[in-house]
Amino acid sequence: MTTPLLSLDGVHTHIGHYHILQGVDLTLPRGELTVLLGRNGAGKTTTLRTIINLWQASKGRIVFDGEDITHWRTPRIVSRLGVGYVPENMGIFSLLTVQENMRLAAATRHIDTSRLEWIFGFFPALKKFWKTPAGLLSGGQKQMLAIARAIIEPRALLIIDEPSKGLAPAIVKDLSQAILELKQTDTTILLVEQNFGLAQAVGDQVAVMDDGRVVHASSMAELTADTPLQNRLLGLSLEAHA
Ligand SMILES: Nc1ncnc2c1ncn2[C@@H]1O[C@H](COP(=O)(O)OP(=O)(O)OP(=O)(O)O)[C@@H](O)[C@H]1O
Repeated sequence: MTTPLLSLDGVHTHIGHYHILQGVDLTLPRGELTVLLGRNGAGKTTTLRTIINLWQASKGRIVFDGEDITHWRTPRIVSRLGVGYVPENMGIFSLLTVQENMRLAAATRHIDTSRLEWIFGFFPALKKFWKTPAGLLSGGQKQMLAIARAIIEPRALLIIDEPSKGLAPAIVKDLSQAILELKQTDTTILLVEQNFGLAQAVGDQVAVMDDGRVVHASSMAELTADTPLQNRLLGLSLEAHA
């Protein structure tokens, strides 16, 4: 078995006085898409933020490609390792055009034309609204812009926090198609998702969190085939979103 691209080993995170992550163990196999599931408040976003050190792990180890990055600063993680992060609030600039948003996302402020054409292939709305202020885009289009910004340059790891949140089912389907296209590249993806339909459609691996820990990790196929396990782990809170 090849070494995983990223692993978290007994990671704890405190936010102020609160002990949020309580020993997270998580392994991301290279080139695969891992979905992180779990009820509201389970610690999914905190896990993502801890990986890129927006929250500092108070205990445990985070290893990327064999290197201990637990105490690396965020800009170093992002630029040196090639990690793209799409936060839940998407982090786009409403008053700037789609084009300006994309240019700002590129480290050199230069957009590679062939890469842009590749992105337009699965996010055609971005081509259509290239000169439009991002604030005027629909929720789904904004989400697509946020993902496009994160992949404007090749990434070893792409981290996406709940992209389907608040989107209509038809748009979630488009999003799912786009994520499947993205999977054709070498990028390893960590996706937080509460929509189990989307999670099943795109996930290779799955980890389920509860109370600041990973309580289940397996292939998505294994979880999909085991309805009692799904019910036990995911319960009604997730099925309601499927
Ligand atoms: N800045 C903060 N200050 C205090 N507590 C926080 C802060 N951010 C998160 N928490 C708490 O940490 C716990 C985990 O939150 P987190 O956002 O990681 O959960 P989540 O699984 O992503 O939930 P959701 O699905 O609702 O986004 C929650 O109880 C939350 O209230």
